Amino acid sequence: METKIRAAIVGSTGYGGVELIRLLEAHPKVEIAAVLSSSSAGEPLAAGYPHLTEIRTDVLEAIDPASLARKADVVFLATPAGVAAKLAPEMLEAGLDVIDISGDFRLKSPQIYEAWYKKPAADPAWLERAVYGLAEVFGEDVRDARLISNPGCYPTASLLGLVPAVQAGFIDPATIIIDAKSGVSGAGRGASLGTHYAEINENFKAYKVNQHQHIPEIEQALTRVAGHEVTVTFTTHLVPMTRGIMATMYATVAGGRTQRDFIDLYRSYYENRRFVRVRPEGALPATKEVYGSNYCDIGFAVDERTGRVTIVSVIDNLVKGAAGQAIQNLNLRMGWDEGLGLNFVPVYP
Ligand SMILES: NC(=O)C1=CN([C@@H]2O[C@H](COP(=O)(O)OP(=O)(O)OC[C@H]3O[C@@H](n4cnc5c(N)ncnc54)[C@H](OP(=O)(O)O)[C@@H]3O)[C@@H](O)[C@H]2O)C=CC1
Ligand SMILES: CC(=O)N[C@@H](CCC(=O)OP(=O)(O)O)C(=O)O
Repeated sequence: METKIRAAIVGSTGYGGVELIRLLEAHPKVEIAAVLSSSSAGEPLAAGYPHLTEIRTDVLEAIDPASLARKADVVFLATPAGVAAKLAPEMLEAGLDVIDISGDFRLKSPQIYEAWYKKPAADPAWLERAVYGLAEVFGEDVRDARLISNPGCYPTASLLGLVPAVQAGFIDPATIIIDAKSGVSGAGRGASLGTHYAEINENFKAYKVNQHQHIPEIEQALTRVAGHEVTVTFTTHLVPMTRGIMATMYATVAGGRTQRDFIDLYRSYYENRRFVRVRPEGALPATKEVYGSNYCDIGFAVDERTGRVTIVSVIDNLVKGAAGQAIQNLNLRMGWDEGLGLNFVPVYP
């Protein structure tokens, strides 16, 4: 019988962690070896998540890298910013491979991390070694990487929608505006004034304008693809829904490209990449069409009158924006089919 990879999850009491458990539970080549908690060791996982009753009987364990390395091969860190910066090096030195879904290893410059996250950056030597796992764009880098930094939810939607056009010179990168909206699960399970029901229901608000920590992440990737420095205007909004991100992006079209040209370019760029679906002419995707799935759906509208293109990109923030892409990265890292354990139809309606 084929042995399975043994995975552990830190932050398993949070939304990203519990989504990893949902997806890994169905993965044919991975077993969940340990679920860890900094606050609730000794408690059954299902006590906090009754939907896992009789599916997962795990008891939460304290975080101890040395003992974890004896029972797991890879650890997913689904922890708030600042935690993985300290924990990942300890896990790596204990012999575990690490996939971090927080922002701690995404930015190559410690100064830029500290300016946007307002926390001490990780050890520059590990920042250097970390591989940015935007699977459809930089997936080749992930193969055999020991430290994979999973992209942020907004950057995943935004970059998958922008990279082919920037790389091919179809848009002027200096004109990019990203208008993004997220469901409330993007803010995690912890209660806060800004995300409780009465604040969110029947409400729609912009937040962190020009200050969002995903701005340097998006700019870093676009700069790499463009070969020169790119800056973007990026505004995030909270919408009264549980899951889903929509990034609506605007830019000036170069060289008179038409909607058909954009569709052909993106279909060719994402050929054989099953998780990016490019919509036909005249069709724009909605968040419900990717709900609960690892898809990123992209559509275009070119306005010949203004010379601008509108690109709409949607994902489920907890799947393609976090746990699903993290597992896709594990699949790529292991040389497996990238869709293992992820080939399911979106939940609809
Ligand atoms: N929600 C989303 O859509 C996305 C989230 N992310 C990122 O993933 C990470 C997790 O997010 P999310 O699951 O939403 O957040 P949650 O707040 O829902 O969960 C975070 C978990 O981290 C654990 N934790 C908190 N402090 C510590 C600590 N000092 N040491 C170890 N563990 C700690 C907590 O579990 P316990 O108390 O049991 O240890 C908590 O349940 C964040 O960095 C987030 O930015 C990335 C993409 C999308
Ligand atoms: C709705 C909502 O609040 N979303 C979060 C996304 C957090 C996240 O995924 O950010 P890092 O992984 O980079 O920390 C936010 O806008 O900050």
